[in-house]
Amino acid sequence: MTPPVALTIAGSDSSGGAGVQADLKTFAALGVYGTSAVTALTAQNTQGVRAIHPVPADFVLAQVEAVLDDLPVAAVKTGMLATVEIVRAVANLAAGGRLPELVVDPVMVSSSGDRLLEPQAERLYLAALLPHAAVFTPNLREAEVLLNTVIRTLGDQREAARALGALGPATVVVKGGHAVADVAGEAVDVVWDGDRVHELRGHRIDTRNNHGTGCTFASATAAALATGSDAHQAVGHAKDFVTGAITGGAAWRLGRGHGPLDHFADRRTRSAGVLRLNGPTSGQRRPVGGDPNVDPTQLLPP
Ligand SMILES: Nc1ncnc2c1ncn2[C@@H]1O[C@H](COP(=O)(O)OP(=O)(O)OP(=O)(O)O)[C@@H](O)[C@H]1O
Ligand SMILES: Cc1ncc(CO)c(N)n1
Repeated sequence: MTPPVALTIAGSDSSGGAGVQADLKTFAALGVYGTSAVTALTAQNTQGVRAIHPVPADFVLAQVEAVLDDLPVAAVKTGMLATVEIVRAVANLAAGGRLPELVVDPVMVSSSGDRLLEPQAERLYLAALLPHAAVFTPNLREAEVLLNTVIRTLGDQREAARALGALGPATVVVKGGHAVADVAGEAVDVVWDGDRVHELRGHRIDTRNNHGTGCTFASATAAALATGSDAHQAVGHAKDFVTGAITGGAAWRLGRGHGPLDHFADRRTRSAGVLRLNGPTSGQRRPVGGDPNVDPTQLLPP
């Protein structure tokens, strides 16, 4: 069956754990065909961001339009938008109704503490992009910056979700990966659904491998919207998906800093079961360089 299509408008992470790479893995894991418009190249690894090379806004636009003009995009996720010009270009597309089921993840600072958005773009985010979001997914720090406030307790987190909701998005999730003081042991995300506030609760996994949690949550939300879930169901699915991916990645040893998640944790558990069922393979590995008994020139057409 032809899968639904989602589009990510985000930055490339050379280490593969966040940004476009995390988004495309998430889409694939959730059975959605992923397309992408790259906003910036980043030279980064699990320890930090070394350099950023933004893409000119008109070329970001060219990528988005090439995708939208040809493929039936059912949901869009934005991540790192890097510059004022790119935020403005994406906001104009959204205002023109070109970005369906829009999930806006206001990527400002990486988990290693590096800035990923020009500070001058923050006001524009609030004024121009936020009102078009079906789901807006700031983390605690981003919510603090956007509201010019301090979030210390779950009550503050709930208040922040409500305050951001008043600025126009249909649904807000203030993510609690970087926990507030009074919810130790849990990772609690606060959802404002246009009317009421509720919580997505999950146990806190004790791991340093949290590179790309935010991108994964937002793209899983977009994938669920693309498959027809409503926003309430979509953020619940996304929370389950990210918890599974963090749990799977917690056992990995990749890089010296904040390692990545396992976006295919679920599938790996199932295929490990299949491998166990089939037993060890009896076939021998073919030697590198091909079969020494075959003369490759004999395979060429005369
Ligand atoms: N250690 C953890 N255990 C369980 N869930 C977590 C953990 N860390 C983050 N999460 C979950 O991951 C999702 C992303 O939240 P988080 O606050 O980490 O986003 P973020 O800060 O935007 O991510 P990033 O660090 O990639 O920018 C949320 O659903 C959050 O609850
Ligand atoms: C490209 C990119 N987007 C988002 C994040 C946030 O984790 C990151 N580190 N890198």
